[in-house]
Amino acid sequence: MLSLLKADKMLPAVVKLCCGISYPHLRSMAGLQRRAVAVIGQELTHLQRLGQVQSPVETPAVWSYNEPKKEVTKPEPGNEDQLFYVQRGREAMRKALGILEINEGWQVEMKEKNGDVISSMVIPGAGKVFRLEAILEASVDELYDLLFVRVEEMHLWNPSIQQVKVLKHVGPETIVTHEVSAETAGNLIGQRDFLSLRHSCKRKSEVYLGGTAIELESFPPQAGCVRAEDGPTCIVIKALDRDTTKSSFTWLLNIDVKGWLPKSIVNQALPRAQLEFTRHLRRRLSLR
Ligand SMILES: CC(C)CCC[C@@H](C)[C@H]1CC[C@H]2[C@@H]3CC=C4C[C@@H](O)CC[C@]4(C)[C@H]3CC[C@]12C
Repeated sequence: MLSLLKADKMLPAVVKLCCGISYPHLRSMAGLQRRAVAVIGQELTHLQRLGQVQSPVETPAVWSYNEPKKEVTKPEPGNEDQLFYVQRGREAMRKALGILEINEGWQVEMKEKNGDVISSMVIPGAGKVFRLEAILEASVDELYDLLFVRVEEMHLWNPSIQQVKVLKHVGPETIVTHEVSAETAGNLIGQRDFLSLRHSCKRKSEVYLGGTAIELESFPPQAGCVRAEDGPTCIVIKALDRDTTKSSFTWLLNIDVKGWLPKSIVNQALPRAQLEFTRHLRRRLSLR
């Protein structure tokens, strides 16, 4: 009977269906079996990339937020890309902040003993986004330094990250980065790499770190890694009233992990990755 069906198109759908049905069992799986499921997912993604499998059509995001236009830094002569990057970075930040400004409709996903809360919301076209809210024992400046200025050192204190490389400095506030997640990040989800535009905005008592996925012809998806898309995303860090050694940390995570994975697995892995990230960040801060 299988010969009657278009095997290349059926296979991913069948595996996806099976993964969905067996999801409760997956949670209790042993390491090797979990790895096998992840590998199947990666294989299917490769097929998909080779054009053998059709992927569902993506609808553009519907964004409602509108911020007054800011003055854009003049590009250096001979570097027309600069203005484009800065504008895109700001645009991504504006979109992400727009989502964070929505007050109602967030669904609480996890509440940790230490006070960290993760909530989620489904945004038409963008899918499920996650918002982590935490209080960190660090000043705004320290966090800006760790998360933006020294972004390439992040793998040293965060084992979920294999590498962060700054490919291009577009002025002091904007960078183009390539990030590779560690094999273990997100458990069932295999290794991912991201090509992002990261834009920062630093004030005296607050910092905004925005980002969005970009494509570069000179940097196509790497063999063995699935190119995921991060953003529009934003981290908002604000000094707590009077107490400048503590900051509030709000992080909008908006990742399209790509590949054929059941939504239920992705939607569990992402908030977990967010909690993990914050746990490592706290540990790094305690080492000062
Ligand atoms: C579940 C799987 C697919 C992914 C897990 C790893 C995720 C959580 C990792 C991989 C790369 C990481 C990003 C790498 C670089 C930056 C820029 C920095 O200024 C803020 C944090 C931020 C934005 C990281 C957030 C966490 C991140 C997105």
